[in-house]
Amino acid sequence: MVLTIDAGNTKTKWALFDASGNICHQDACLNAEIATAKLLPDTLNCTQIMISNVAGAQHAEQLQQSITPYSAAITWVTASKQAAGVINNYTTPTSLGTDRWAALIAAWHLHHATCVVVNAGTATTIDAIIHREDKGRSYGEFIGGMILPGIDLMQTSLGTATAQLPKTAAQLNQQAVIKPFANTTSDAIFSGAIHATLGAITQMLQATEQLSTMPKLIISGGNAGVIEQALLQQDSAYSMIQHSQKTVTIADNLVLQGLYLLAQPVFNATSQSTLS
Ligand SMILES: Nc1ncnc2c1ncn2[C@@H]1O[C@H](COP(=O)(O)OP(=O)(O)O)[C@@H](O)[C@H]1O
Ligand SMILES: CC(C)(COP(=O)(O)O)[C@@H](O)C(=O)NCCC(=O)O
Repeated sequence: MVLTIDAGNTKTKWALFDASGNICHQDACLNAEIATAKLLPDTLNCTQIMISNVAGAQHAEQLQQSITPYSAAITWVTASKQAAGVINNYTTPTSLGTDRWAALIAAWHLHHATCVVVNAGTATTIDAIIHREDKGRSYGEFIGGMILPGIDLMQTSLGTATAQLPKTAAQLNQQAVIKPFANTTSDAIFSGAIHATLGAITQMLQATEQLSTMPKLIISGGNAGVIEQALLQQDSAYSMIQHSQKTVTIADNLVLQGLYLLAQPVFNATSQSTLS
């Protein structure tokens, strides 16, 4: 049983995978609540724990406390030059966020194709993997990506830096019409945040297509549903994606799935030397 933990800057998410790779328990809490969170019910246990933490050293200490009940092998994941069939082209591979790295690995194993991976949380990251082949073996090459403030953060940062704009983000409503010509302050702020995000995704899809083929689009994170709704309403981005024949994949737990893959002995053993 592998317990995977994805500690982002707002929330910590975790899932327990059984021997067949199915999730048998999952939960989440705000980072501020981790000290009182119980990761697993008493009936469940784990032999291995894989952790991605991008929330800093203090949160790592709290996570360490949370996992003390379990006598399991613990891995604090770091990004590397290559793992699980993906090459990492970051100039300093270990400086890539561990959540981005795990998500890229999971995305590659979803499609084994060129793809754009969006992780929409506190920040929004938009990363590209190109499908490559070498001597009959295919692998994914992470060629780079973008980091934007997340949809909430874009809105709240306006409130912080201005006198007249509201301090809190608009209530995100997945059914809300995304209006380019908004005529209230809160709609205009939300519209700005969502269009900035969609614009960056569209730009990444176009740039990736120019290098390879039309990428698959995979969206994960707390704001994945909001982005999906907005894409459905925005002609330019969505028509591009429709041309790719496969529509958008909303992938729950992409980071947790990537952490599970990284726990597999076949990938552990070969990650530093060969592609698998
Ligand atoms: N109930 C909620 N609590 C906290 N954040 C939420 C909630 N619903 C949506 N969100 C959005 O999801 C984001 C958190 O998503 P998540 O992918 O877990 O982020 P992170 O990995 O950065 O912690 C928040 O920044 C916020 O924009
Ligand atoms: C970009 C991030 C802040 C995203 O964090 P999140 O929104 O998932 O909480 C995180 O992946 C991070 O701190 N990355 C390190 C720098 C980098 O990836 O280049």
